[in-house]
Amino acid sequence: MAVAKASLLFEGFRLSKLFPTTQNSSSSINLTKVLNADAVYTKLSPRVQTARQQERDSISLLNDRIRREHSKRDQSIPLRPAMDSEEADKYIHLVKEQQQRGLQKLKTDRAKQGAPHDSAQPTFSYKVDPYTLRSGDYVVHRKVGIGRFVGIKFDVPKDSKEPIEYVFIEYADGMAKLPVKQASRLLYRYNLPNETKRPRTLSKLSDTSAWKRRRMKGKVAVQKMVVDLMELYLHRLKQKRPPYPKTSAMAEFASQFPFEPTPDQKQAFLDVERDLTERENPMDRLICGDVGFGKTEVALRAIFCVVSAGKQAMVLAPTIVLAKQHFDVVSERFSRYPNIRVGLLSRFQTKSEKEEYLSVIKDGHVDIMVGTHSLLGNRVEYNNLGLLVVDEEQRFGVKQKEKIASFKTSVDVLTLSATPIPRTLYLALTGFRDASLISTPPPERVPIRTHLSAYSKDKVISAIKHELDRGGRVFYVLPRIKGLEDVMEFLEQAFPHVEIAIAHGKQYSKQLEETMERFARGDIRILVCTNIVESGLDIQNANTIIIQDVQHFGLAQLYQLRGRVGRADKEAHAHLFYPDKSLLSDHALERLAALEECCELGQGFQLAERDMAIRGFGNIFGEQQTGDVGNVGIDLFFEMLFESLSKVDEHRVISVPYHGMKLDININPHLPTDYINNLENPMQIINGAEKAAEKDIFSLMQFTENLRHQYGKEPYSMEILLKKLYVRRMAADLGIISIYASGKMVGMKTNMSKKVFKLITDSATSDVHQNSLIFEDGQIKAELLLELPKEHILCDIQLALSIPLGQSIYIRSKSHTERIALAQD
Ligand SMILES: Nc1ncnc2c1ncn2[C@@H]1O[C@H](COP(=O)(O)OP(=O)(O)OP(=O)(O)O)[C@@H](O)[C@H]1O
Repeated sequence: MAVAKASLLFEGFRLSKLFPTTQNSSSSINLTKVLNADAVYTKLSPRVQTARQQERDSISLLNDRIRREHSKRDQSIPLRPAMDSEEADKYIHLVKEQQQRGLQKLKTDRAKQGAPHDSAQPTFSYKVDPYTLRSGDYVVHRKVGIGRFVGIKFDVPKDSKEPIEYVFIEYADGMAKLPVKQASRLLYRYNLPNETKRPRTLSKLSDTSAWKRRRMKGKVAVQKMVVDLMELYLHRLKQKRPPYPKTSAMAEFASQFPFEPTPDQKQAFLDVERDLTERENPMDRLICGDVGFGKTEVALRAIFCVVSAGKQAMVLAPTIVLAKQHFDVVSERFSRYPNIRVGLLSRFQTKSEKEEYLSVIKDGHVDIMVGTHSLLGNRVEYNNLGLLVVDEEQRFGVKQKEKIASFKTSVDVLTLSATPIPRTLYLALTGFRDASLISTPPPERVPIRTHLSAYSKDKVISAIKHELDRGGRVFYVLPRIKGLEDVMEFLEQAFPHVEIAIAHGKQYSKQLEETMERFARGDIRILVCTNIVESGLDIQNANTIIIQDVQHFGLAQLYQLRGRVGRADKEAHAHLFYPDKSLLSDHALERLAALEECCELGQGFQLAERDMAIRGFGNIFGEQQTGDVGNVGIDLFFEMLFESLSKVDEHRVISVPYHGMKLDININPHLPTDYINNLENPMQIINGAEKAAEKDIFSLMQFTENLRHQYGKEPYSMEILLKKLYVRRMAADLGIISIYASGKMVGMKTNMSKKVFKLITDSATSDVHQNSLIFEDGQIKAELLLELPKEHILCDIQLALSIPLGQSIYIRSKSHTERIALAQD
């Protein structure tokens, strides 16, 4: 406990004299004593009073924190779950089960990949193979911190004559050498979500304290993230809707799919059908699959299930072009069902068309609405919305994502994504968000042939000619609008009899729509465009894509662009042109070469996985949390996250009922008469305080704030009285059964595990708390340097108990507060 701090705070006072203690050790408030007591606060010297007024008292500080944590939570989750402890048990069990399934799947996947399975080892590892490092790469050593990889060289160890291989890493104050074997157990790559960022400083070999602080910050961020994820998940489980009926019409709709579904598609159909027809909670499923692998049909079947039950469905696409394409696909697939009406809302519509749509959506005269973010506008009101399908959610803006998230609490949501966020991550996270992966291509799909070379007009002409000769169409992509005209001019000269057009996002919407339609129909054979065609566009007969100035695109973008072709059974070609080799860094060239080599179907997914894991991070966890990763780099962060996730169960704290918590610290402060006289209804106020504490910490905070608002800052004796309530409340939440002081020792008997205790102390910002609390025989103990007045002890206990605020989930019910805390080694 913070002996030094407490002693300073109360220096010069003999508090034990000012607060004569009684033998009554009950933790409840002795009302008679309280109300008849003498003024204590008036006995404080003026110097003390001034000092006290100047500093913010610990209750205010605590209240501020509680409010901060509360508002943080409330922004992301509009409704707080309220359940009793039995229900909470059930849900936690469900989370655990889900997660086990995810981890199990991860194990089988690794086994399939031929990874040796060692049950003692965690199934996920983001450690780096030192041989894959390049000189200059940043690495993280779990114990030492961030350094720069120099190379691997043979050297003779001190106690041997045989040379062995060492990894050499440069740190701020010297060079470290690690045997390769050891390095592969302890090293991670230092990556950041923002690829261009580099660590500001290298760690020091001689002083690891700065690294320890950074790692701790990362750990705390991980814990918070896990708690947030769990809270969201629990919240979703709390939402109820009756399952949809499973009908023969659904089977009939499925039978109209013209292809034989791939095994992964079949699994995804089944997953979604189960979500809709067997579960009572709205679905929140991600369909993650390589470009062109057939995610759309999964959405179409979900739409059919919901719409045939009389509800509406909304399909959101990130661009107008895509929205139009989805509209066409949906209209075509539902053409045998004249009762199912499909609408399209985007920038393309005129004002009056839009107004008409708004009214049919509201009246329920349209069943499936396809559109861009226009559908997220406040004026769009549904009659009976049941399903939201979101295509490429990561391409929507922050506000739109928030709106999408708000739908998740009330309707079923299916998200389609071709961004290969690492499968492993999703699998491990399946406890929190359901995901189906489509990693097998439709049969007869032929790999896209990728050619990377310096730009040459001849090469461009021959590539286009090859495609036109076989009756196909060509995408010609440039990084910027500027330059499209020049290319158009050159192509018009080279292919004078071929219809060529330009498409970009700044075009007048009708014009863009028309161009895209003509290209899809085949009237236009070459489309000179920007990356407006980047995602989702499915034009079967466009099988050559030319990308000029390839160095301006990210690997993820290139990967998406390349996926625009090769969507049928014809061999497709992607020509990637850079202006001049000398303009590219070695690294850039190497990455592009990897894209060229990696052309097997689905392989691109693996290749881009790492690259996009980094980008994808923001998509899953939000940009704000991306900042936390900077402390340790993304790989170590993921590993810490997985470790933490796999221990959700172990780190649960079972709170005890408020009245079951005994505070055996003998302080019964006497309230001054003039304060009591000033209160409108003292008995009611004291009872109110106790009731608020009994309910939860937030109510207690509100109570004290209201009290202060009405009567000003309470006298010190009342503050002590309130503090006792805070201490009991927080202790009960943390599963502390009793608190007692004996001589120079303070003890807290608790049901919490040692691991949770470690979580709490590890995340304490003050070293004093980290070092002075010990865990022994089911008790948290603090040895004081000297015997302190009880009030000091109470203050310190309050401080210690408030450490884990905000790191836990509260599942509130009338009589019980359940708390889940999560920690990791
Ligand atoms: N099992 C299958 N066999 C053959 N073709 C299929 C199969 N499933 C889908 N397709 C066809 O493959 C093409 C691509 O499918 P779809 O548009 O659903 O891909 P996607 O996963 O949504 O791709 P993107 O991420 O690019 O949007 C479509 O023309 C679709 O009809």
